[in-house]
Amino acid sequence: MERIYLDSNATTVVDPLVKQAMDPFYCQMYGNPNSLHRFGTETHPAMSIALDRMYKAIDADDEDDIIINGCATEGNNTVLKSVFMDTLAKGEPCHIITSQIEHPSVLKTCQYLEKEHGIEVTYLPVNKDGLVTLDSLKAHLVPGKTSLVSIMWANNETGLINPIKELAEYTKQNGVLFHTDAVQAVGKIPVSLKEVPADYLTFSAHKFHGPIGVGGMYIRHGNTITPLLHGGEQMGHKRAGTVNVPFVVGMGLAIELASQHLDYIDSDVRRLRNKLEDAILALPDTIVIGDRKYRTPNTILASFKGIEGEAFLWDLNQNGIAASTGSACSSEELEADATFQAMDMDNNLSHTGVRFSLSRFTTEEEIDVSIEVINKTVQRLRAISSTY
Ligand SMILES: Cc1ncc(COP(=O)(O)O)c(CNc2co[nH]c2=O)c1O
Repeated sequence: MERIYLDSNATTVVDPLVKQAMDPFYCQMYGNPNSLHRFGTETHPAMSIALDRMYKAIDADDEDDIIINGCATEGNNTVLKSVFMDTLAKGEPCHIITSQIEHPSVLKTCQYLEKEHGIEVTYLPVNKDGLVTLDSLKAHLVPGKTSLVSIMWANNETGLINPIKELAEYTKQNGVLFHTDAVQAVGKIPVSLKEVPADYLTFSAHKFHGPIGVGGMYIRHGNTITPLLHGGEQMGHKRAGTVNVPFVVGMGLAIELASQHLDYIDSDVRRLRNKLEDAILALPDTIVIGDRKYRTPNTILASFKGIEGEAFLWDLNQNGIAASTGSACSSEELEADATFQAMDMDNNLSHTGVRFSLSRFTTEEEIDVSIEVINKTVQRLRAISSTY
């Protein structure tokens, strides 16, 4: 077997059906959707179908907005900076509550607003299971003072799923805006905005077999957003820039196909993940972070005592297996894994994390081969380890 891809939380293979659906919008129907002539207007039916698919996939109401943007990083920045701008315009202080395990696109935006604009940010800790708790939110949310609560639906490194419904409900009961970064949830587990009263939600196509470079920002009706990008009149003045028609078409089909495969992911992908996880746990001095009942069905964050995560990845890569130590966004930084630190893991452990993330395209044979390679790699690296 030439190579095995187990890094789907970083990005996924584009579904061939998605690529096929995108193709006509490069050399046949290539007009600017904002153009009034036929080259532009002929793109509208496919765009409309794509957006309908997105609304259906996240159970959004027709009156709500889904703004197409370049990625979830942009969506997260837009929501956080918009809330800040709104409080600034009203001459009110800004207090954002988020968590210590958010993706850097949330954490670093909050740190920027704190440092450069003096806002107050509360970074909620996680409990021993790695989850944000309602009690923790209750201890810090101040009605009339807190401007926004932003908690990720599922963590990209551990796959741990936060109790978003109860966090959002409590936040709304206290008259505060709620945002969730749902990048690692959409396309993996059911996401319903009729169930969860979030005001804003962000997602990204390349996490569910759509193209890299396009994302969606959901805005519940009645809420405003201050654009991050000003210019043309696209997206109802909420996000300037020519809309990338093939990418929108691709994201629409990808989110529909992902929704159709949720049961498969919950059953077959989960079974393969558990098979790999059980094989990892059969090795001495290895742990997996977070109880699998609280995790997305495709993710394992494992720690192999005595083996640096980067060394493990290098060896796996030499054997054709792609995994990661956490979010690729920070893979070049060799600092201890933030999630391990947030969970008060032993510092030595936090350098030994390796994340395996499967998809609906992962096969049983790939898992069997990966188990063989991992067993050999652990044996080899521990034999030369200075700490094991
Ligand atoms: C929870 C979460 N939020 C936001 C982003 C950023 O999304 P983008 O801007 O559309 O790329 C990612 C990407 N996470 C990862 C990227 O590489 N490894 C990861 O775990 C993510 O996992």
